[in-house]
Amino acid sequence: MTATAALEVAGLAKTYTGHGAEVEAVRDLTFRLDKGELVCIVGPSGAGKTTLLRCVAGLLETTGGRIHLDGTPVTGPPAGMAVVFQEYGRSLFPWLTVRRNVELPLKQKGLSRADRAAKVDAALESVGLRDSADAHPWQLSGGMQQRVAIARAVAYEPSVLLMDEPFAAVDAQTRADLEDLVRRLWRRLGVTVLFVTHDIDEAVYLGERVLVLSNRPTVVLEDVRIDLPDDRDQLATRSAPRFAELRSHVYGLIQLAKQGHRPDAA
Ligand SMILES: Nc1ncnc2c1ncn2[C@@H]1O[C@H](COP(=O)(O)OP(=O)(O)OP(=O)(O)O)[C@@H](O)[C@H]1O
Repeated sequence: MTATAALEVAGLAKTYTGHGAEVEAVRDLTFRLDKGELVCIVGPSGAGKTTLLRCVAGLLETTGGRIHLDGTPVTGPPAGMAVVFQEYGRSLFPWLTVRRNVELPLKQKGLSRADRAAKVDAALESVGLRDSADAHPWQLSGGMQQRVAIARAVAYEPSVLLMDEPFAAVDAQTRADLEDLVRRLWRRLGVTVLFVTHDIDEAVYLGERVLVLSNRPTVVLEDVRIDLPDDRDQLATRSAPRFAELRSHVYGLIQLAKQGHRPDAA
């Protein structure tokens, strides 16, 4: 008997209805994340990655299957989860300072003022934004704003952190820095991370596993173990022969997915 999964998704299905049309986005998704794992999800455009994440975050009603966070069924936004979205511009409150943005979920958690201040300071320090605590989000670059969103998630101390293409809107150099930041924070905090990206290189660089999704209606095409050394480095890791092999493998799977290939019996 294995320990309770941090996140368990079993037979998840989601069909959108409305305006007389039905879209079967997700047919049958089953996977689990053990405590402290960092797992990436890739799949063709429209495969249902965002749908999956929104169901897991309790933001979207499912039409079938079960989702458990630390053994508890997810029926609405769960207390132990934090989400970082691609659109940092819309997820931060422009009228609040960086410090207040990071603090907000801690207020909802009912922490004392002193506790909140300590956690906000530590989180801003961990993303290198201590000096920007009193700035407003619109005074910061896109990459800095996304670091605020990460600090807010980290300060909340979630058991599972969901990230939906969080770096898609920042430049390549900033993206590399943010990838390393996520790996560092993940290793230090031991948080379980589910990271959705359309970037194959990013998925292989970040993940301990990469779940490759089929095209719609979605199932898991393959669960790829990323057996790269734990210490990752933008130059050394990305130029390693094993990285190239894994990237080619995942790339090949995505091509198959686009052609409609599905695992047997799906
Ligand atoms: N509110 C909705 N109503 C109807 N269909 C929807 C809705 N939201 C998403 N869909 C459909 O569900 C499918 C999956 O969409 P989703 O956004 O989850 O895919 P994705 O893998 O995140 O795509 P991308 O990689 O392009 O961001 C698509 O066919 C999409 O058109």
